[in-house]
Amino acid sequence: MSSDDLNKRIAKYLDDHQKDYIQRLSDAVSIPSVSAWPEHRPEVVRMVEWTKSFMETLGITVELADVGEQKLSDGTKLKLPNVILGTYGNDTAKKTVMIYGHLDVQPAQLSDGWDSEPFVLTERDGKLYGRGSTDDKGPVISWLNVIEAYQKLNEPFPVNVKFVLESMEEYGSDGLEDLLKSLKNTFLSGVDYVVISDSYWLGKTKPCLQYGLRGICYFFLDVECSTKDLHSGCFGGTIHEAMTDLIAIMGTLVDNKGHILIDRLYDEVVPLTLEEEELYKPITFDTAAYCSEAGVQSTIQSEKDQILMHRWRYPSLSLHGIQGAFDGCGCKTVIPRHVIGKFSIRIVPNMKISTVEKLVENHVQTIMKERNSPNKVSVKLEHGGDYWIADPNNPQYVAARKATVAVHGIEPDLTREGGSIPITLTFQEQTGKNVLLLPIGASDDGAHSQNEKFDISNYMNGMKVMSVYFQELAKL
Ligand SMILES: C[C@H](N)C(=O)N[C@@H](Cc1c[nH]cn1)C(=O)O
Ligand SMILES: [Zn+2]
Ligand SMILES: [Zn+2]
Repeated sequence: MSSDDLNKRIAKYLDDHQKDYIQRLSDAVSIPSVSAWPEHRPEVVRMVEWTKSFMETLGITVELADVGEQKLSDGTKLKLPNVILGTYGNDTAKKTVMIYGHLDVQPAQLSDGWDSEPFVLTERDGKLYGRGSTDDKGPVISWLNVIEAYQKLNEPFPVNVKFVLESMEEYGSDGLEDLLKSLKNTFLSGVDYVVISDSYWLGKTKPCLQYGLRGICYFFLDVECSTKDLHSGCFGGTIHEAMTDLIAIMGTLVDNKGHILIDRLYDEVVPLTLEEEELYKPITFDTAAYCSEAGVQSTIQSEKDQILMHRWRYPSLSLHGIQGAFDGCGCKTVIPRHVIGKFSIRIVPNMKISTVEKLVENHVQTIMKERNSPNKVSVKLEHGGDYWIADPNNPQYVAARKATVAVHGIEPDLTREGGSIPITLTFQEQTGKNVLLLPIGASDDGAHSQNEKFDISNYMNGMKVMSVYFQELAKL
């Protein structure tokens, strides 16, 4: 059969089974595998088991790798979820592709402002709403659905596949780096290509391939002022309050232009070259749509190129929250005794995590000295992940471009991702092979946000692209 005929046959099978794929995603979304909530760890484990069973029904050999324990901020330890190592096929005449994905999700509650229950996959206007639908359960299940389609049609699978599916990605991929290093000469050997589908297009209609990611340094800023919470009428005005120090420090981190105010933080950022500037010009990007997707009036930068550069090639600092602060409704006149500020810095080539850590520490100490406060303050790097950049001219990217053109009828843009997939650089280093980011979700999917969704069309076309990509890899 010609490869065109095979593509048509697979595409028809996929289209005919859309309902089954939605049900499968619904089953996965119903498991609230939130890695950031320690009390939900059994749910994360349930998600690992669910995926393992599904993979085994497809004849994939699955091994669960123990990656040790997580140390929680209160000093207690919690077993990390096992990492799934899957092997499908070992034909030495075929290429071997390693697929990475994650089964954990960001926290979500209806009360955050969702229009439907976050862990009940809900279809509205061709979109599947639910936490993890696009990040990253939908894409992970898509890879598996494609394998199933070949089996049901009795078509030989074009490549060997290895899977690494973890469940702590949203918390910095705890334990995974050491595991991959230990597997360098065993499970990882013989891999020809690595592919990850855990990111999003730059717009709603035009596909892209990505060759870069920002890294992340996530900090906990801890301030303690007293042995107990205090009445603000009895003590306000006489003591150094923890929240006042915390907010003062957090207020010195970044200005209203998005510029990070930590001394020397930009020293290691690679300078922009004329050649790099040219890369932004052909990229399709709608700034008005970007604002509307984010639900904001305007962006800090007005030019397309500047917006993209500040997403991809410059660092950014975001404030995420304050643990221990009063956040209920009504008015509580308390002075909290102990608060922990959460913020992160997205890092870019050539920033080093260790340098960022030192600079943040210096900055906090300097501000505290100026404040002359006796409060106990410490800042800790909770987790860090490196930035990553690849060669988009590698044959693997050519294969993915051909697959995209075959399904979408258009050349994908070559872009970078502003988010982080902390383990990506480790895959590149430990396999010595090219890594491709093959996003299938749309820019308005709202990963990490309320009403996260995955468009049915992206789900279906994403599987078709994956299928052709495997065939194109086999031709290399
Ligand atoms: C891009 C990917 N789907 C993602 O959402 N990554 C997270 C990873 C992370 C690291 N620390 C916490 N989460 C992200 O970019 O925030
Ligand atoms: Zn993800
Ligand atoms: Zn995520």
